[in-house]
Amino acid sequence: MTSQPNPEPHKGFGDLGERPWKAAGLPAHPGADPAAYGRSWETLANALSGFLDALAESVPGRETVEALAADLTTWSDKLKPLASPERDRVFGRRTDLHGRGQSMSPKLVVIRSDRDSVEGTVHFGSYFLGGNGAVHGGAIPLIFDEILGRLANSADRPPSRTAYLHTDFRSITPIGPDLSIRAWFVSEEGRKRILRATIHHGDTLCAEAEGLFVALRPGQP
Ligand SMILES: CCCCCCCCCCCCCC(=O)SCCNC(=O)CCNC(=O)[C@H](O)C(C)(C)COP(=O)(O)OP(=O)(O)OC[C@H]1O[C@@H](n2cnc3c(N)ncnc32)[C@H](O)[C@@H]1OP(=O)(O)O
Repeated sequence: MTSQPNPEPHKGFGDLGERPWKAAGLPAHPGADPAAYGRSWETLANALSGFLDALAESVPGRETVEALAADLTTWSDKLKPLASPERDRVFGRRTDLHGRGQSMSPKLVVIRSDRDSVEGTVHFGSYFLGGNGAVHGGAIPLIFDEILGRLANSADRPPSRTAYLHTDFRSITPIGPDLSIRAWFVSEEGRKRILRATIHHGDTLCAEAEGLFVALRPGQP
């Protein structure tokens, strides 16, 4: 089956992760409930990403490095006793926020989505630098897996996992500017979903990817 973009917007792109709990008859977990933190978690995630970029760019003196390490250790010690099972966590589970409230991958800003495609922007900060102003070659599949994985599992589809993710690096992906990112379904047959994605800087194709996502059987982790 070849899917054509549906002009009707839908809310399926962001809802990955809630359904397994719903299907099991469990209450929504705090991480899936936007009301639990309001905008404060978004502010935290932005601050964390901003911090990582600032750290990556800076050349601090030794005193600053020692003070920063001490501050970070203080915060780790405060957070460790609050560790919770995966399904109760907030980090990466705020699918109502651009970037899911996490800092592991760059923030994906969705501009338009429908059942079979999604378009948006992505911006790689200095934290994702490989060298010479180019994004690290491992960070690019990371954002492809993010956009393809979320689209593959969107709407009413049962959860799937990435079986393969093939990335072609067509030209450097620059650190700094907002880049256009697009993903779409190529086919959906049985348990197998094939999707493709591109990243452009203006008219320049930076990278493209194809992923196979295989729907999980009941009980499959
Ligand atoms: C609130 C919470 C929010 C959370 C938000 C999170 C958002 C995160 C967004 C990011 C999310 C990102 C998501 C992630 O990153 S998921 C993490 C990365 N992926 C994994 O860890 C997956 C590991 N692998 C597996 O679990 C299994 O191998 C899977 C499940 C994939 C398939 O094993 P399974 O035993 O179930 O199936 P099967 O082996 O019978 O295969 C079935 C069919 O598929 C074909 N096939 C399989 N593999 C390949 C291959 N490599 N090339 C070509 N074909 C392949 C195979 O030939 C067969 O075809 P056919 O013979 O039927 O024609």
